[in-house]
Amino acid sequence: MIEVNNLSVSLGGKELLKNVSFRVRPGQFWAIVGPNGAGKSTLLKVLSRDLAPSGGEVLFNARPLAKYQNQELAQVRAVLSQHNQVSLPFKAEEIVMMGRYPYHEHEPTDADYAIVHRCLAKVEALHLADRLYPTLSGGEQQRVQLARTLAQIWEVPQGYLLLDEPTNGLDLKHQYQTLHLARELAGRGYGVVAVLHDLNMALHYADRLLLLSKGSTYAEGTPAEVLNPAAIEAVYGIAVQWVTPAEGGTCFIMPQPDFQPISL
Ligand SMILES: Nc1ncnc2c1ncn2[C@@H]1O[C@H](COP(=O)(O)OP(=O)(O)OP(=O)(O)O)[C@@H](O)[C@H]1O
Repeated sequence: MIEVNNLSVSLGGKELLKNVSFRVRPGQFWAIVGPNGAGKSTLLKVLSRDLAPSGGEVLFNARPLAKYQNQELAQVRAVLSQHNQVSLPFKAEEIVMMGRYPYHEHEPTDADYAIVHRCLAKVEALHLADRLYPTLSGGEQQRVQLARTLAQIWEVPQGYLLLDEPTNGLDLKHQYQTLHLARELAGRGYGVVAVLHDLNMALHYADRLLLLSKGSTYAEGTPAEVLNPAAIEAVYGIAVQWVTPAEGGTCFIMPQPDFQPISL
């Protein structure tokens, strides 16, 4: 379990996170939502140990995050960050193999290659294996990075996947496939925490939501509890409605018909 207890982060004299607490149990898919600047990426950076909190603590499997050796941590959780700049001419396959570094001493084994190819196939990028990463399109790079994170925890049944805007740059099909994959991993016992902007994706795929506003928790609970129109209007400043398709099926959230965007 990931336990986040009264987490606070201050940077440059500004409080970016204030007393945030929640618990990610194995098998849960948490979406972190909230408007621009709410503190979502800051929270993910603390969970990834890229940023030290100013107050509170994070425990991974009952052990403080700060107490993990780097290699141990890499075998517990994999991170997909928002910025994955690689300018060196690595092949896509080599990027994904980086996810296997915590597991082999010198040379990758056949088993490592098998996992790399399997993960590339899971994100429909096996055909890109020999391509130079910097020459890939934005969405192709994102899928290769997702394969790298999958490869890192592929054999860790209760591992954690921390994803910052995983659908960034992806086309419609791959957005759905990525969240379906995250959902499936949760179904197999992984804990997934994903920063998502698309509230409909969060509604349909996550089983728990943390709605952040100005660095604090505004609401926490099931998607249906958290994404009620009053909460969305209070936090995002836009009046929305839940719409049920005439033919039935799942609801979706859209702006009220009288919403007036700012005009030129
Ligand atoms: N190093 C820093 N110094 C000062 N302020 C910072 C620093 N890093 C981030 N911030 C501010 O902290 C706030 C939270 O940033 P964060 O990136 O966590 O937001 P976010 O919810 O992920 O936003 P977005 O949806 O736009 O990606 C923002 O107002 C940002 O400008």
